Amino acid sequence: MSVRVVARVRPLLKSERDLDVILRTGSSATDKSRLSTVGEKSDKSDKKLAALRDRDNVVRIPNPKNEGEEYAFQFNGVYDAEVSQQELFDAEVAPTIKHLLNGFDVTLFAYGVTGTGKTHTMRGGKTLADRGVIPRLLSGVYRRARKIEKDSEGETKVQVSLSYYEIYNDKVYDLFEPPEKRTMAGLPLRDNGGKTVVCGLSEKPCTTLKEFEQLYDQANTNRSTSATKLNAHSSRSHAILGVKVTISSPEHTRVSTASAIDLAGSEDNRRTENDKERMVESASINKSLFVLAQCVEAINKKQHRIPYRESKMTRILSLGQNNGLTVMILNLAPVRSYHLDTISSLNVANRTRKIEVREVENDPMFKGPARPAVRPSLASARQPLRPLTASVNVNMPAPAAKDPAEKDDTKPVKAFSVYSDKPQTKLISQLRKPEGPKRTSLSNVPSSLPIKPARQPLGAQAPARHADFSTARIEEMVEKKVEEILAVRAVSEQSKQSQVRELNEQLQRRLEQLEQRIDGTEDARAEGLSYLLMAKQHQARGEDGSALRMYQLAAPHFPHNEKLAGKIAALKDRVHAKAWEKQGPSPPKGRLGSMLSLKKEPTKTLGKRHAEDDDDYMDQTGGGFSSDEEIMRPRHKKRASAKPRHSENEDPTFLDSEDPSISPRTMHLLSIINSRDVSQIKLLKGVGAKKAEALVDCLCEMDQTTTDENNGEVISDQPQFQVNSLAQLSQLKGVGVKTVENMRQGVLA
Ligand SMILES: Nc1ncnc2c1ncn2[C@@H]1O[C@H](COP(=O)(O)OP(=O)(O)OP(=O)(O)O)[C@@H](O)[C@H]1O
Repeated sequence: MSVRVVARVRPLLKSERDLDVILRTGSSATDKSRLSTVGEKSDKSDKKLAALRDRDNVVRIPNPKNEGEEYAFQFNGVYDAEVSQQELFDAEVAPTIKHLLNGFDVTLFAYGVTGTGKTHTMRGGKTLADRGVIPRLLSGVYRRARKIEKDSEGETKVQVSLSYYEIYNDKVYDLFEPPEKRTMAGLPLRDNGGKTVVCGLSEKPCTTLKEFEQLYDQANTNRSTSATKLNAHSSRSHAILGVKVTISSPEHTRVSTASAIDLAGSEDNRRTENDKERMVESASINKSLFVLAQCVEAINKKQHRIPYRESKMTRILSLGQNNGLTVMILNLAPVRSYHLDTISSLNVANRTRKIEVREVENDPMFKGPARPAVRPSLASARQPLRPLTASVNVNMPAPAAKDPAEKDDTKPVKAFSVYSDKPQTKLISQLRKPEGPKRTSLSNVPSSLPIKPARQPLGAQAPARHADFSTARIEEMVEKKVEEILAVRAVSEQSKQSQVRELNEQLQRRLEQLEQRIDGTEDARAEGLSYLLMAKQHQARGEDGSALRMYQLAAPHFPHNEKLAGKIAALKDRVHAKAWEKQGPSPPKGRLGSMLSLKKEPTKTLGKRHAEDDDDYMDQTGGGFSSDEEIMRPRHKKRASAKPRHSENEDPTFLDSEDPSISPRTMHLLSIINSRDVSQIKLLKGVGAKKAEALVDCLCEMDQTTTDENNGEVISDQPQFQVNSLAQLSQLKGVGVKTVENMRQGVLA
């Protein structure tokens, strides 16, 4: 048998106006004028008449593009605003209870746009009259159960247990558990013998209606509801109540389940003005409803693949796969503000009506010794669903017979026909609001318009194609794309960072190398320049020997410098020439040897050395800098001064290799000494009168010695002994190296 689809139109809310009503049910719409002809009739009889007319089970709605045209949708039942909860229940749900207790599963679900009365229909209000389908169902089950038990005189027992859960943001949560106990992932689903079951769902035995009411009310406080602009108590989840009925007789036990489902309503978020949280919920709701519509369409088109698994709701609902009876209650709002949403809902419901459900009762579990398992025959195996060509529900009461007179007057109602054959190509563009870039709500796009099938306009296919990209799907795709891009970026960012790090390290190394090179070059250059400077100073003072040494020290720092090489060569010549010039008669060996600890023939040896080996010049004179030269050496060359200094009484061999060139200062000092003028000598730095007299005495003694060696004969008027160098001076009696140094420093150049 097919899914039974009934439409229920809710009354106007306080905020809605009569003027805005666009939905008409049954023949009430066609003949307001006719109603006026029977205006004298009482209200009560009018209502009854209208109720009768509405039994034609047609819902009419104007074409949004052309108000003069109407779409008509026929269902298994149509209930207008006047129909009470009791009437609806009696007509549509009560008949299923008997099937339930006979072992058939029953599925009742309310479908519709937000704020159209689904929760009102399923749960209802608090008063007895307002009670919805669910409490009435339970009431009916208990009543029938008691009857069965009574009729069997207690042999047959009927047990009722409940499960109640919601699908919120595509996650399943047990409504019998408080929200604090929920896990983020929700409860998993599992396939069990062709049925989808929720793992870990609690099942509460419930023996009385009172007990049910307590459990149900408590569980409903756990349900996700929230106020939206379209509904002050909007359900943000699909709620599924499972009523498991177990009938145990002495022979067998039979279990069947009634599922009462209050679906969340589809929402056009341009109207809801939902915040972020509501939007997420809304996207999830719209997605699942879209998948449901796709399932319905796929079943209608006999497609091989039905996308049940794309949403938990469709997986659980398993529309078309479930056995037993299925009743869909399509809730509708009668006003214009729901126009497009209503058309969309009508389309889905229309297609659902064509879905065939196998009316198969659940197998009983036999008691006693085990019986051979009955293999399901091919016939009883699941068969592909096929759409119905005529929607006649054989199990449901037939529509009330119409007045034959009226029947003749009115055209036979074509299911889903439209009384217009104008081209529909512009309809889609009309359906889109001028805002343009805003997303089109699924509910706004009729998956298939109920226009004449033979004249399906080209444009009519467009919404179906667009519908493939649901809001949720698009969001999912965008999210996926963004994640991919971010991942690629992160990888490239990482490699970029490591490249930069590597580059930095390379640069750092290169910089260090350069710095080292520059430092080295600078140091070397600075050293070379300081030698050159000193050389020039020495040269300016006429100290050619010192100048030569400085130039020679500077030479390695300025390789291939011809000018420097020329200077060195010229200076060498000059120094050699001076040395030969100065090489005069050596002091008498015997005398000097006794009085001074001088080396033998120092001057001559020195002169020979210069003459013999110019190349060794620096090495041989390396330790022989005069004190002031030593002071002028660059600091980093102080190593040379690290040589042990000789005390005044030690043999000052360092003066042996004294520079052959004598500076003017030294010459001046020596001339003062050789003058033997005590008054001048005592003025020398660090000498004083006593020392000066002692020094002159020493020199006179030397003169005397020379005279003695010449047999008392004075050779000339000049003193015979001349001090020729600082070394000689330092070795005179009472004079040491320090004294010589002080004297020299005190002499102005
Ligand atoms: N048949 C009816 N008689 C009286 N009031 C009704 C009827 N149907 C709906 N209403 C009222 O309409 C409003 C919206 O109904 P309800 O909350 O049941 O809508 P809904 O479809 O469940 O919405 P949502 O999908 O957002 O949960 C409520 O105030 C409800 O009382």
